[in-house]
Amino acid sequence: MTLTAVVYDAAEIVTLEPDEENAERASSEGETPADETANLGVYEDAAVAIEDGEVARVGPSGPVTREFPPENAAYAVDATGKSVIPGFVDPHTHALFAGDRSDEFEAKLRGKSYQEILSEGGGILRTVRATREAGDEQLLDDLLSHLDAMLAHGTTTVEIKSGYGLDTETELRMLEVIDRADDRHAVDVVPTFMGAHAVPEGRETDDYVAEVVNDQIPAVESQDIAEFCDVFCEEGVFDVEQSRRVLEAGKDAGLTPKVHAEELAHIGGTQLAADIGATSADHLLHSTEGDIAALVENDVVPVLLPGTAFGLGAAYADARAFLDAGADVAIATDFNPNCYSQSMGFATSLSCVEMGMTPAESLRAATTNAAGALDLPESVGTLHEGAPGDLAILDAPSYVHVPYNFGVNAVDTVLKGGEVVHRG
Ligand SMILES: N=CN[C@@H](CCC(=O)O)C(=O)O
Ligand SMILES: [Zn+2]
Repeated sequence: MTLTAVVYDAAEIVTLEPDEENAERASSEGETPADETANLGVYEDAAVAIEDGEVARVGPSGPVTREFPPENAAYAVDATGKSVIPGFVDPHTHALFAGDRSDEFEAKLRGKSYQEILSEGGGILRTVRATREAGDEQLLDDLLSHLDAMLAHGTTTVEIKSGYGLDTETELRMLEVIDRADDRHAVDVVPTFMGAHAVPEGRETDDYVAEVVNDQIPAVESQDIAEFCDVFCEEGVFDVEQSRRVLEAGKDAGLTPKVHAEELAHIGGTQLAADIGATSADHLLHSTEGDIAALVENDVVPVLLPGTAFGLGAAYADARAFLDAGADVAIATDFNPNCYSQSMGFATSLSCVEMGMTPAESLRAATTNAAGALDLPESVGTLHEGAPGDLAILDAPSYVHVPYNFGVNAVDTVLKGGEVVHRG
């Protein structure tokens, strides 16, 4: 066994595992904030030891450092005055693209809608043109620099979708670049095929759906290069039946379904996600009570994307309705040219201020629940013993500073598998 790292003397370590003693103490004190903190499994004056890339021990600094002396570790980090959280899991991004759409941000500020921009050949279709023209090396370089930004903001696992190719050749090229980035970068990448992201210019929707089903999905299957299949089930894009055809074909090819549902209008994508056994349904700005019940009943993770609502100037998803129904709500950045933020910390700030979540709920949504939206092992997004040694050390005494210090990156140092991969 190799002692990879010991992070010691932290003001606080959040394990995301309920700590029974803490929970009992908090509930006997009857204090809501303490209770919430206890539910996150928080240790004060704490240390975490990582052996062979996995958490071997976490708890009060004294006993942990006696058992695992920092001087024996490849990486010894004095975290005095700092706090430690699991690395963020960002379960919904479109981080691979070419081109720049900052002028559309200005157009939206002047009152133009997302749909108007798309119907004029802008939006996704513009990024498709730029991505088809870009070389693989340029796409890879851009993606690696976005992954650097994510890592610097504490993200250690990210999902990335294809979907700016919209033809077999470019969709495969995107998935290959995503695969290369996963090999090259410390951040773990989960690949999703999203040929059904938009209807290419000049094509009829059913005809394009047939191409996705008959050409693109078999090509993706033969290369074994994606884990999920996603579809933009939206008014004016793919309707429920077209989306179902894509997701069924994906399932037959071993790709687990995900659905972009009820982002701009309510057309039934959430119910489709529940019926088809999707791992997650994402966006959900217009979901109904019935939709929420269907997700909970079918164990579909709701992935809320507050940055998208912020960028669109739209009403936010009703996070409280999902939480009160017992859903394991996840949040994501939705990083893409229309939602230009790589920061899960900013997503937690918006979740608290605009969606009524508590800091504890937003941290859970950005770590362990986000791992659930990607079918990752239960230990991912926690610092439970046996979990991957993926963590962010905050330049702040408590995890609450992540949403509290809005617009500023609270992350100081990041460890992936116990190795220091970013220093602030
Ligand atoms: N809504 C569909 N897809 C993306 C936006 C992609 C784009 O505008 O380039 C999303 O999830 O927000
Ligand atoms: Zn998306």
